[in-house]
Amino acid sequence: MARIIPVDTFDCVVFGATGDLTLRKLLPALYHRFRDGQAPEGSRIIAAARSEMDDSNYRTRAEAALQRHVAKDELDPEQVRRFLACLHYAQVDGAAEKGWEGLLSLLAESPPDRIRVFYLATSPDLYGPICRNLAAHGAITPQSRVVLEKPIGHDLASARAINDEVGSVFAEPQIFRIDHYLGKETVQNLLALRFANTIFERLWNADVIDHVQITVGETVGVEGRGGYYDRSGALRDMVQNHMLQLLCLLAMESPVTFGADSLRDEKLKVLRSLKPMAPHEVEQLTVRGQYIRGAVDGRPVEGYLADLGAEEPSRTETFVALKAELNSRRWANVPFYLRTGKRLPQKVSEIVVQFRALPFTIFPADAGTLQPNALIIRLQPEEGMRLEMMTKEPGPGGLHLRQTGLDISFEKAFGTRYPDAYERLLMDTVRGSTVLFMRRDEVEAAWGWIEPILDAWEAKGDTPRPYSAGSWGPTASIALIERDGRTWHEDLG
Ligand SMILES: NC(=O)C1=CN([C@@H]2O[C@H](COP(=O)(O)OP(=O)(O)OC[C@H]3O[C@@H](n4cnc5c(N)ncnc54)[C@H](OP(=O)(O)O)[C@@H]3O)[C@@H](O)[C@H]2O)C=CC1
Ligand SMILES: O=C1O[C@H](COP(=O)(O)O)[C@@H](O)[C@H](O)[C@H]1O
Repeated sequence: MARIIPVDTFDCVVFGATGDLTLRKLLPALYHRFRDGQAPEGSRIIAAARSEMDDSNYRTRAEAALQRHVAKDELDPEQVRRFLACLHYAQVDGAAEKGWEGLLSLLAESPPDRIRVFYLATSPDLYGPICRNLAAHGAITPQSRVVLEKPIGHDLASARAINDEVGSVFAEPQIFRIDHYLGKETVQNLLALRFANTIFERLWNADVIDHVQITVGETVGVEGRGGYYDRSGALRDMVQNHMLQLLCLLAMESPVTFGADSLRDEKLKVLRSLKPMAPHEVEQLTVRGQYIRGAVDGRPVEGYLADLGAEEPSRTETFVALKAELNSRRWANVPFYLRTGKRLPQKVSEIVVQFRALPFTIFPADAGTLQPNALIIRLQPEEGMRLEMMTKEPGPGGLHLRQTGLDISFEKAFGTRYPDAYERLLMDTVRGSTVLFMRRDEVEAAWGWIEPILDAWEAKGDTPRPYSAGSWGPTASIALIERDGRTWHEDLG
C-alpha cells in the first residue's frame, strides 16, 4: 500500500463546477483524497460557475455525481457527508469583470497564506479572461496556482495566445497544464521501467529496437461532448497531448534528476526531434477515419453523424493512425506507429516495443519460427507488462520453440486500488509539484509538429475514411504499417 502524505490545507476553486469533467472526474478524485485523509481538515472546494444555485443545491448535485461515479464499496456515508460539507458554491461568470463578490468573500474567509488552486475546467477560451479577472480582483496570492485543462488552444497560435495571457498573470511555476495521462500510475511506471532498471536501458535504441506501437482504443463514441469534439477530432483530442506525452516518456534520454525541469527538458528534446511531415508526406504517413454504424461489445451503435445529431457530413476524424520518426541517433529509422480512435472494439491503451529479429539462428527449420522479442506495456485496463520470449516447448520429442510471455500483472503484484489520474495530479497541484505537468514550450512544440498535419488535411479537403463501429479503424491504417513489412499487435489486453 502506497504511503499517503497529507498535503497542506488548501482552497481549490473549480471553475466549470457544473460541467461533465468536474462531476465525473474531479469531484470523485477529490472525494477519494479527502476520504483517505490526504486533504487536511479545513480544506475547501469552492465550486464556481454561472448557474444560479446555493451551497445546498450544489451539494445535492455533487452527491448525485459521487453516487454515479464512485464505486459503491468506496462510498462511506459518513465520509460523503464530511466531504460535502467542504463544498461551497460561488456564482460567477469568469468572463465578466463584475459579479465576483461571492467568490472573493469565500476566499477571504481563509488566512491569506492558504494555498489556492484555481482549476479551470471550462472551455479554453475562458482561460485568459478568468486569469485576468482573478488578477484584477486581487485574488492571486503568492501561494496560488492555476490548473489548465487540455486542450491548450486549437492550434499553435491559439496555444501561444493562451500561454501569453495566463503567463501575464501567473509565473510559469504556478501554471499546471494538465495531461491526465501523466497522472496514470502505469504511465508514471514508464519512468520506473526505463530509469530504475538496468536491463532495458541498454537495449533501448535503434540497434535493438525495430519499432514501437502506441494504441489508445476507446469503445465510447463522442457521448455528450459532440460540440467540443467536432471542432477538435482525434489528432487534437488525443495525439497532440496524451499520445505525444507517451512517446516522449518512451523516447527521451535520462533526465539529470527527477526534477520538473530536468524531465521536461528531455521531453521537449523529443518533441523537437520529431521529423516534421511535409504536405506531400501526410497522405502516406497518416490515416483519418470516422466511425459509422456498427456494433461494440455485441451492442448495435450509431455512427458519428447520428451521435452528433448532425444533418450535414462532418470532416472531423474520430480515428487517426500515423507513423512518426525522430531525428536522433538513438531512434534513427525506428518508426513510432500511433493509433487512437473512438468506437473501437476495446478500451485499451497499450505500448508495444518490438525488438529486432535475430540476425542468425542455430535452430533447424522444424524447430518453429523464431519470433522477435517484444515488450508489451499495458497501460489500461489490466495494467501490467509482458515480455514475449522464445522458449523450448516441454517434451521429450525434438526441440520445438514457442513464444511465451513473462507476464506481470500490477494488480496481482500490488493488490491495491489504482487511484484515478486526477487524484494524483490534484494533490500535486496543492504540493506545487509540476513534474507531471506540461511546460509551455512542450505544449507549443507538440502543436508545432501537429499543425502541418492538420493543414495538409485541411488543404486536401476530403472526408475521413469510414470505419464500422467495433472495428480497428479503416483498412488503410493496416496498410500504413504493413507497407513497412510490420503489423499491428492484435492480442490486445
Ligand atoms: N469532459 C471530459 O471528459 C474532459 C474535459 N476536458 C476539458 O475540460 C474542460 C471542461 O470540459 P467539460 O466539463 O466537458 O465541459 P462542460 O461543457 O460540461 O462544462 C463547462 C463548464 O463551464 C462552465 N462555464 C461556462 N461558461 C462559463 C463562464 N463564463 N464562467 C464560469 N463558468 C462557465 C459551465 O457552467 P455554467 O453554464 O453554469 O456557467 C460548466 O460548468 C474543457 O476544456 C474540456 O476540453 C479535458 C479532458 C476530458
Ligand atoms: O482527454 C481525453 O481523454 C479521454 C480518454 O481518457 P482515458 O483516461 O479514459 O483513457 C477521451 O475519451 C477524451 O475524448 C479526451 O478528451
